Amino acid sequence: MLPLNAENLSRLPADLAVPTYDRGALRTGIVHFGVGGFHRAHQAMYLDRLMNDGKALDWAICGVGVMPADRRMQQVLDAQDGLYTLVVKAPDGTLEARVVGSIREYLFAPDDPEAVIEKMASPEVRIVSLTVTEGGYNFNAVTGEFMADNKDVQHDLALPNRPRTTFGLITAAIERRRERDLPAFTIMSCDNIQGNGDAARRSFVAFAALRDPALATYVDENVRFPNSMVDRITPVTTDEDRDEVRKHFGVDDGWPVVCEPFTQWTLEDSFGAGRPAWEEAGVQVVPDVEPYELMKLRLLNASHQALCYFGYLSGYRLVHDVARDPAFAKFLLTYMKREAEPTLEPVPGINLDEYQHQLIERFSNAQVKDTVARLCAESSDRIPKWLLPVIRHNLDSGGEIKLATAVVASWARYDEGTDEQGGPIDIVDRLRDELNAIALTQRDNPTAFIQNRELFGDLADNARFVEAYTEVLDSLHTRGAKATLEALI
Ligand SMILES: NC(=O)c1ccc[n+]([C@@H]2O[C@H](COP(=O)([O-])OP(=O)(O)OC[C@H]3O[C@@H](n4cnc5c(N)ncnc54)[C@H](O)[C@@H]3O)[C@@H](O)[C@H]2O)c1
Ligand SMILES: O=P(O)(O)OC[C@@H](O)[C@@H](O)[C@H](O)[C@H](O)CO
Repeated sequence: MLPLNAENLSRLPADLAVPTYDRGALRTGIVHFGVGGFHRAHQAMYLDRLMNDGKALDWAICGVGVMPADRRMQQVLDAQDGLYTLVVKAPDGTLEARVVGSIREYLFAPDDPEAVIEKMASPEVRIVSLTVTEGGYNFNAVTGEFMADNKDVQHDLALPNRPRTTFGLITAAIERRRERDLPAFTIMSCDNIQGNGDAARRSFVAFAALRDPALATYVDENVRFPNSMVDRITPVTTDEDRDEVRKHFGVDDGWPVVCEPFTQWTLEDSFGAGRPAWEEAGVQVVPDVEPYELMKLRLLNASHQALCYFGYLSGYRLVHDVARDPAFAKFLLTYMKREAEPTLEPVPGINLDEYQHQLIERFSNAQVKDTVARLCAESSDRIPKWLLPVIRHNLDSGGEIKLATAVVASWARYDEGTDEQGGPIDIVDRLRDELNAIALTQRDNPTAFIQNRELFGDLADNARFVEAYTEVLDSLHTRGAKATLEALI
């Protein structure tokens, strides 16, 4: 068994594509925070495409991890010289794999924040990109306000030279570049947030303002924050995936990435210090990303939410099993057509009807083995950002809200922490304890969950929403998830 590393690249089997470029000649141009599965299936893959064409060799990636759990990524990537296997799985079982070489180095910030700041302050770095999850932007989902009382943010304000957050580290580097008279880098968010660039701008400017109002003005005026829509279903890597890479290719890869064939990246062309020619690797560079973002978040991501709690409570653990259940497929298609689509603007070049049916096909890909548990995690960061805007829009316009509201009720039922057979549910959410305690009171007080104004704003004051919500919650308690879902369609 060959360990994956630079030395062994020339010994790998012919059906495993490897970088054709000289990795020794790469220069770091991008620092990326949050090197997880998605970044490695998407941005790093697009860059690897360019590099294989002999382009963008001065745009290699330096990964950064700020969370304690990222130490494992550092260890794996260090041992593998930044290399990893990307395994693309088609529904018919065909598999295409390649070793990606665009990540050149990796820094674990808790060990040496100074090295991370200095890396970003070096003249060759021109983009700092992010996939730090929806929660990573630290803003209140209802008010949009930056949460200054976050204990790590407070830490970084007190000790600006030893920061531990994305905000503290990046802001320190912006300051250092300004002192050295270097142009500001671009901050490129690739997270699933509507207006992700605008959201990043608000958070970084708000953080800088807590440090120094003049610095906030500098950030606002000098740093570009392009918006983007990013899409490729990338599940969490399992030991089974590692075994498969060993069996198929005779390669020992500590952290391969498995994903679906579909990939899309729509990007606003707003970069202050240059960018790779992404469009030559299949990225759509457009003047206005918003219609694409709204389409993707309200159709794909909100549908993920629509299927995961009902799916889990109905006994499903894999996404394709849920999507292949005709009742669920009908539920999702009806939600998309009647509730989400009316809230969208026309999307240039996209037939929304085809897009919706294609989503059901993508969710049904049994080879990808995406888990319901992945979609059920961190709901309090997702539902307010993707699904509640659809409900609010339809309440204002007189549109339908029945199915989206049912999804909110299914989340509330899920957060009771016990399934329909009495087994425990492992709720993964930064607000788990708080939400579980509230959900446990809702059999007596049916609106308890939606009274949480931090998440729901004033939705609980809307009689139409409350009526639809309490009806479904009651049905979930009395009839169960599957019967409730069937009755809804
Ligand atoms: N997985 C997908 O299918 C997919 C598709 C499109 C977009 N995305 C976007 O990418 C994000 C990451 O997805 P993933 O599958 O790579 O997840 P992942 O768990 O593999 O990686 C997430 C990374 O973000 C880091 N992180 C989490 N919270 C952070 C914080 N507060 N500050 C700094 N870093 C933080 C983690 O430590 C980790 O390195 C998603 O939240 C989403 O916004 C994911
Ligand atoms: O990764 P998250 O937390 O934004 O959301 C979970 C999924 O909906 C998401 O990862 C999708 O798989 C992805 O957005 C597809 O492009």
